[in-house]
Amino acid sequence: MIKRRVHVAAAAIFSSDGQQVLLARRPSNVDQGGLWEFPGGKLAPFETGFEALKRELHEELGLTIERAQPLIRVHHEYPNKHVLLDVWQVHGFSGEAYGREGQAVRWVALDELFSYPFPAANLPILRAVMLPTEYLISAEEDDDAVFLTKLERALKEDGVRLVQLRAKRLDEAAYIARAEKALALCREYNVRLLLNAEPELLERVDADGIHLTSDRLMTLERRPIAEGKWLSGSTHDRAQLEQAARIGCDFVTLSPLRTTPTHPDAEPLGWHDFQQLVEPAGMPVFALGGMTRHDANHARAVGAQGIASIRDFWK
Ligand SMILES: Nc1nc2c([nH]c(=O)n2[C@H]2C[C@H](O)[C@@H](COP(=O)(O)OP(=O)(O)OP(=O)(O)O)O2)c(=O)[nH]1
Ligand SMILES: [Mg+2]
Repeated sequence: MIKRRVHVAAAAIFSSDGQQVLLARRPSNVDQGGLWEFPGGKLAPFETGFEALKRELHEELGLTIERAQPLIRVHHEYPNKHVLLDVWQVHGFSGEAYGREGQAVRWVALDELFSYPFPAANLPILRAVMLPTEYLISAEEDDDAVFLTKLERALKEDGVRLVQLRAKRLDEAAYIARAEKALALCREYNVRLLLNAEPELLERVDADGIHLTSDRLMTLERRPIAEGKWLSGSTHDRAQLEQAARIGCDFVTLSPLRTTPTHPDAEPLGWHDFQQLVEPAGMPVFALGGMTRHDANHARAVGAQGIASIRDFWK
């Protein structure tokens, strides 16, 4: 049987405070019926994704889309068809959403999303919706007090919402002590903290997750931490991206986009190769390596979740 290929444009429509997204329930008599979805539908012949998005959201919800940005593209094999979900993040719209086709429509808080039943293809979309566009990787810093001052500045002034604690020079005891302090600060600001450490460390420090180095990533056979925690990994090529998907990483960094002082000998990917790798990854990908916040829009235009950086946030 030759599978039908379906190209769908769908929207993550955010409330003005960014804390809720709009979900719709698929009618019980259609494919994936009764499950919740991001509103949208199939591209008509010769339509672009954005044109289809605008038309579908008007037809289904009575909304007029003003501004949108690509969020993630997800390929999924259902038994009867291959679906490409081309998901956009909608920033500006007018109108009051209602189910014009009789479907239930609901604003849902981001931290309640996982309690809704979605089609199988939607897991990467949920991750992308819940993750910010910037991922701070902490710099080597010998002194805990200096470390905390710089971290707090980034949380307060740059509005960073996702942090990886990277500290290769600290021994285990010093790393744990720093992690506890960093965690207390992150909790104050409602920020997620991932430990760049052995997954077992999560049993001793109750952080939000683990970031795997590419070496650790490649040695694992399965996801090493609970589903309720976040698992990210460092990747540099297709094999590592495939391994990240195999063990169930929630998202990854892909580097180096450019040459950097910390990794002067690594061959940079450049935007072209980066883009080729992102779409098949099937999960949110942060561009890393010489990235600043000025690159975030470009990164998103080529399919990334956003940018990860040490230097741009560490001042
Ligand atoms: N809109 C949307 N579709 C999704 C999501 N997740 C998911 O697997 N799908 C699948 C289900 C369907 O097979 C396909 C969407 O097709 P659809 O039937 O809604 O398309 P449509 O609105 O154009 O429907 P129609 O006018 O052709 O009846 O994508 C999602 O979050 N949103
Ligand atoms: Mg639809």
